[in-house]
Amino acid sequence: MITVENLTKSFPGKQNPVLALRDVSLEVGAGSLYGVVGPGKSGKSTLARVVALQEKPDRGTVRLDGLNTAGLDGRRLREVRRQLAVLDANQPLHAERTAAGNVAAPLEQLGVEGPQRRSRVGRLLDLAGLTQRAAQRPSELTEGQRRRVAIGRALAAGPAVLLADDPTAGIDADEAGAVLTVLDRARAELGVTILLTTQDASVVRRVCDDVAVLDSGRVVEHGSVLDLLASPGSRTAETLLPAIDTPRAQSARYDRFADVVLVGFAAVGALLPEAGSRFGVDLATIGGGLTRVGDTPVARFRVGVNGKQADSALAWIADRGAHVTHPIEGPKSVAA
Ligand SMILES: Nc1ncnc2c1ncn2[C@@H]1O[C@H](COP(=O)(O)OP(=O)(O)OP(=O)(O)O)[C@@H](O)[C@H]1O
Repeated sequence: MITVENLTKSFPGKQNPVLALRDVSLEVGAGSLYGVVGPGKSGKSTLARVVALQEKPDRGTVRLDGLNTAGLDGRRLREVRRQLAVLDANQPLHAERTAAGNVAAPLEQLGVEGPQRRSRVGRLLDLAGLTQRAAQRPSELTEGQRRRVAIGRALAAGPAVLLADDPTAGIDADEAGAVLTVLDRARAELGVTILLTTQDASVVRRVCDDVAVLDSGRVVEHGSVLDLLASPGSRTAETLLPAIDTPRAQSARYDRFADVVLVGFAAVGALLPEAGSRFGVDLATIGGGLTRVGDTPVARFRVGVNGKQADSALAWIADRGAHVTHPIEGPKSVAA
């Protein structure tokens, strides 16, 4: 578990200091994939560097499994740093070595020999989806494949934590998807805790369990992605849920309309039709849509409901764990 408490970090600026992090606190559960999302210059890389113990904060603490890292130095600091792998775009692959050789390099440095090394490299190339590319050099690989080699290399020494700073920047959607799959597998199959920074909300939707939204160095929102999706008005929900774009005239045909957020297979598949038949109401989706957060289907629909029991049907849907928001009376019922 990584616990970040009240981190503040500034850099000298031309006139005034630049406050890159302002009182940032967050908790990254062991084995989770935690996303830090925010616009350019919001402090994401600075946060990753401070958590990686590459940079000291002005104030605040970073705890790793409860250990306060502030007072560490010398051998102890090196030991703890070894648990923290950094996926760093500035650390190029060895151009003259193969994909397998690049993944093996940290193991060679640690003196891991023969069959043990081969087996570990094979396992990591498999995890990275690069078994077929083991003998190719970086120049023969795509940028996305090179990033996957770099993930294999970062994981070679068996770190507990991987800090992935903007791992999908500048690559196309398919290649980004493959990089995220490798990170997801590293978490699931190796139990690595991953802190990932990104500007791209779709990265959060695909792989993150938890998220912190950074803006100008401050955490403006944090929590589990699924909880935030269900919390009306959250930035995460607004960014990740399908947009609702329903013309007013269409809503006006209904006694009631409401926005309903549904999380999970059972809810998305069954709740609305069941409410319709149970209460004898005509219930239609008139906007919104379906998306996925990790493996979980998530929907935001605008529903229109006609029938005497429209309110009861919406209340029943809410009682079943759906999040029903802004139930505004339709013009038809106001006139009635
Ligand atoms: N070493 C440094 N020296 C001076 N200023 C810095 C340094 N590192 C970061 N900053 C400043 O701190 C602020 C936060 O930068 P940071 O790189 O952490 O943001 P970011 O969210 O990672 O941005 P991006 O998504 O564009 O990479 C910016 O104003 C940046 O210019």
